[in-house]
Amino acid sequence: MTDLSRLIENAAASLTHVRQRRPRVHCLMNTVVQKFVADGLAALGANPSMTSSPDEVAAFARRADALVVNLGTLDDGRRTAIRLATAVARDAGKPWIVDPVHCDYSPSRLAFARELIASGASVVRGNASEMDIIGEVTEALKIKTGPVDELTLERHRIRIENGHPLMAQVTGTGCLSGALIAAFMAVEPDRMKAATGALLASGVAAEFAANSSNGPGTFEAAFRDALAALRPEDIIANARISHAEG
Ligand SMILES: Nc1ncnc2c1ncn2[C@@H]1O[C@H](COP(=O)(O)OP(=O)(O)OP(=O)(O)O)[C@@H](O)[C@H]1O
Ligand SMILES: Cc1ncsc1CCO
Ligand SMILES: [Mg+2]
Repeated sequence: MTDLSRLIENAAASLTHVRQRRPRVHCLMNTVVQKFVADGLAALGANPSMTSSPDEVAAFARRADALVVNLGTLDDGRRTAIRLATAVARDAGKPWIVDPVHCDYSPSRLAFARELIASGASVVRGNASEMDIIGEVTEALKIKTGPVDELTLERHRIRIENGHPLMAQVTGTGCLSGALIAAFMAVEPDRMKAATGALLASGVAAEFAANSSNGPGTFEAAFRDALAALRPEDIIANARISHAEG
């Protein structure tokens, strides 16, 4: 078996593990896509929580198996909540991911995103504009999504071609991909394998959904249905992935 087919087999097995273990994913999510992200996690088989109240967020983070920190609608309360939750994740060794939404629009958000990444994030994921301005990342797994998803950690690079252009017409598919990566990290300790599994699951589900959609509206519902119906063997049969070293 090649390394790539092992990676794909591992992605399929991780999907089964998410369904069996129903990991708790705490989401410090922007206010635009909270429901889309919670529904997407639930459809896949994970267990979302969403509070960003500074007096409760540490308790929620302590009970979570993984954390997703999304900067889309950052304000003072959310900055405080993010600092509290990420401190819990660091102390407890829980996996966590940063989505630096719109860090290319605002110097203070870019500085905050960089501070979080340097403070021990497992993964940073964003679109091309966001990841290009974030630049070099030393410790975290760096993921640039788009028509092709590019994952980079030290000398390892993985490219995932699954997905569909309709994803770019539904606000929050990137935010959801960050939450799905958190769910997979809760069951797979190798973050490169976990993120590969999450992006394959999302990309293959999107391809299935596009086949039964008439546009972004019906695609959104069909995507949720496809995440719920996705089988491990669907990932194995449809994965389009390559890797490189050096
Ligand atoms: N043209 C495309 N073809 C295939 N897949 C795509 C395409 N555009 C985006 N995707 C997929 O859609 C998801 C979102 O990626 P994108 O880079 O658009 O995120 P984003 O800009 O952060 O989205 P949002 O902020 O709306 O959540 C990823 O899983 C990516 O693989
Ligand atoms: C459009 C938008 N604005 C702030 S967050 C968000 C959704 C995901 O990027
Ligand atoms: Mg985004």
